[in-house]
Amino acid sequence: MELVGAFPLGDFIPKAATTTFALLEWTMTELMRHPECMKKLKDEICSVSTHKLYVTEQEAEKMNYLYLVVKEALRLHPGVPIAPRQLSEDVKVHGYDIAAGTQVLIDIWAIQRDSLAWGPDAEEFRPERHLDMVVDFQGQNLKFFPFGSGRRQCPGSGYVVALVEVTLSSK
Ligand code: HEM
Repeated sequence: MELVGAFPLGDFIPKAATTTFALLEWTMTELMRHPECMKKLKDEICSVSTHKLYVTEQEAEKMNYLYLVVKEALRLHPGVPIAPRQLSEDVKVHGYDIAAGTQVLIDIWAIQRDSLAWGPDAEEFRPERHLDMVVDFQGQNLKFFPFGSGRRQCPGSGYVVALVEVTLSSK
């Protein structure tokens, strides 16, 4: 099924700053709920960073566990939970005919918590699950695409991940 063209985004896509703060808050929430992850992350920050109060972007890039933590927070709490699209041609999906021009909503939130894709612990915050998965933020794998996929995917993803990583790991 080829999906092209988005709706006018205004009504659907929350503001960039809101989604970024939401990601920061959800990541901190999950770390408080999971002290073992918090400890692992603190150990990594102390072992990599040479500064006392802040972490540089170059240092954050070396923190592998930090990356897994942010990825897992984006899996469970995608700031933009649905991606709107309009069908460019008639398609049949699971026996249903859908006409060209139909507007559809792709439920990123539900897909990223689907136990068929993520296993029985899909609802659990477990950053280590991403160790076995070579899936980045580019929307190539449709079980993990917090920044959307294709031509209309989020142009702010690199900035957001760097910003959240540096903010989270600094005092
Ligand atoms: C955690 C933070 C963010 C999340 C989860 C997020 C997610 C998304 C998603 C899912 C889309 C729709 C993609 C699609 O339809 O395939 C989108 C679109 C967009 N995002 Fe973000 N975003 C975030 C932050 C930002 C930031 C910080 C900026 C700008 C600096 C930004 C700029 C945009 C723009 C301009 C679009 C529309 C792209 C287009 O329609 O061609 N986003 N974002």
